[in-house]
Amino acid sequence: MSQDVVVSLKNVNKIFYSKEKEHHVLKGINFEVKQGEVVALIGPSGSGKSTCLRTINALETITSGNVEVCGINYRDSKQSLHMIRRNTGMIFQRFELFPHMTAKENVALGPQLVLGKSKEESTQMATDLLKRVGLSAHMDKYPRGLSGGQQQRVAIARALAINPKVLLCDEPTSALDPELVDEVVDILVDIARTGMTMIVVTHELYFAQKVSHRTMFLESGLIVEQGNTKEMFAAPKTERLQTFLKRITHQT
Ligand SMILES: Nc1ncnc2c1ncn2[C@@H]1O[C@H](COP(=O)(O)OP(=O)(O)OP(=O)(O)O)[C@@H](O)[C@H]1O
Repeated sequence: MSQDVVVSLKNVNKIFYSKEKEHHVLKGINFEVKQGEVVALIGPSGSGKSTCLRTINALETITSGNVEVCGINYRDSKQSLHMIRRNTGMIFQRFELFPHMTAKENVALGPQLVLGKSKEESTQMATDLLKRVGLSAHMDKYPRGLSGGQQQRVAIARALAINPKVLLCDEPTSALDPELVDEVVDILVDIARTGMTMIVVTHELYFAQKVSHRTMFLESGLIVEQGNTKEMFAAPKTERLQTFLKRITHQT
C-alpha cells in the first residue's frame, strides 16, 4: 500500500446471518482513500453505506476481503485493532455522548484513555477542541443541557481528541433539526479544509457537495458509480445514479 493511502478496502464482502436467511450486504467493495481526501458515501436506504463505514474501524467485522487503515489490518495481531481505533475518529448520527459526563469530560476521555495523557493535559486538549467547535460557553454542561447541534459538535471534538488519521462520519446531520444542520456542516467543512482525511455517509446532497472531493454511490452493496463530486452530481453517468439524484432532489 502506498504511503499516502489511509484507508483501503479490497473485495470486501459482508454477510449478516440470521436463523432464516443470509443477507449479503456488501458485495465486493473496492476503494482507497488518500491522505487529505474527503469522500462522501451516498445511496438509497439499506444500500450498505453505514455497514461499509463501520468495517473501516472494525465496528463491523467482514466476511471476506481485506480492510486496512494506515496499512494495518485488524486481523494482523492483538494490537492491530487498538491501533486502528487509535487512528480513526468516528461521529455517529445520534452523537453517542456519555450522558453522565460534561462536554469537557466527554472530550477529555479519549486523550486520557487512548493516548495515555495526564488528566490536566487531557482537560487542556478538551478545552482547546471545544473552543475550536465554538462551545467555549458550554464546556461544563451535560449533554441533556445542549441542543442537538451542540451535542454533535461535542462529538466532533471528542472524535478529534485522539488526533486520528481519518474521521469517519455516519450521517452526522440526519438526527438534527433543519435549523441546526448548518452549524455542524460548517464545522466539518472547516475540518476538511485543515487537510483531515474524511469519509462521510450522508443523505444530504448539498452536504456531500460542500464537503467532499469524491463521491461513491452505493446501491445494493455495490459501488455503482464514483468520481469527482461536482462532476458526478452535474452529469451522472449511470441511469441508477440519475434516478437516485432525481428522487432525492424532489424530496428536498
Ligand atoms: N447487525 C445487523 N444484522 C442484520 N442486518 C443488518 C445489520 N446491520 C445492518 N443490517 C442490514 O444491512 C443492510 C444495510 O444496512 P446499512 O445500515 O449499512 O444501510 P445504509 O445504506 O446505511 O442505510 P440507511 O441510509 O437507511 O442508514 C440493511 O438491510 C440492514 O437491515
